[in-house]
Amino acid sequence: MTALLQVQNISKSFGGVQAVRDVSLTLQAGELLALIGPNGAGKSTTFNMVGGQLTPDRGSVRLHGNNIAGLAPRAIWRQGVGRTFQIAQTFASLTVVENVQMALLSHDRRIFQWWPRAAAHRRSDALALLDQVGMAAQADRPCSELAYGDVKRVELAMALAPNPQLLLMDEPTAGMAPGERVALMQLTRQLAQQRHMGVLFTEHSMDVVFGQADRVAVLVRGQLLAEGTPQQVRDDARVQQAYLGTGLVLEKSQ
Ligand SMILES: Nc1ncnc2c1ncn2[C@@H]1O[C@H](COP(=O)(O)OP(=O)(O)OP(=O)(O)O)[C@@H](O)[C@H]1O
Repeated sequence: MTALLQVQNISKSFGGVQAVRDVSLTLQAGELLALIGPNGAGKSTTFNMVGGQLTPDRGSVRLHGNNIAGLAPRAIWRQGVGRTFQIAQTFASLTVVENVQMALLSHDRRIFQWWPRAAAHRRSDALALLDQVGMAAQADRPCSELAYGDVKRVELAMALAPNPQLLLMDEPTAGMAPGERVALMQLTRQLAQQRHMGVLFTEHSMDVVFGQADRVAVLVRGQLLAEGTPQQVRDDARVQQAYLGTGLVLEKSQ
């Protein structure tokens, strides 16, 4: 079976700094893969080579077997790779459902239509997406009134609007309280399974990584140090060594 995402031997240097060296990853549909590592390990660089923000110097990034390395982000998005919107990208003055409608309109390339005419567009589809993230009851509230954890759910609904096969989430739970961040990633996991969608995410919160990811890839100084189930990675002496002194504790928190 062809993997949903197959990253093979990608490398990237910035001037004299080798940010990523020969990294390979595989992600199957329905799976959550966490990309972790100490600061400066190369997580964002790897992530951005998958999303198209950066072009690898070497190596390939295959989506269902097709190499997407070096394509523009929009072209990659069109091939079914979604990305969570950051908080600044929700329109605070619009309501919750209008934000999701904007995401649907953007996918339909109708964003430049006159908004009032477009406003009725796909409201029921937007409500269905909000229902999937538990936000349908708050559909008509302005986003500016929402609690932070609820904004993150709206961002997730927006990212699901184009029906992605692969969802990229860059530090999705940054700034959230511990209970909220586990709940957000539990929801993401359910959605990944229901939709048969793969999720690649970078994450600093170890409770989220070890509690929610199906597999974990550990980068250290630009190289893949270990890859496996949370249990395999937690028990790996090299991983424990790499995290020594960083303040992160690789213990199960549940
Ligand atoms: N645009 C750039 N120009 C020069 N150096 C860069 C650039 N982007 C990243 N680097 C360097 O590449 C290395 C990897 O950085 P990267 O941001 O990918 O790490 P990271 O694991 O995401 O770190 P963090 O957890 O701190 O966000 C670092 O040494 C960083 O300084």
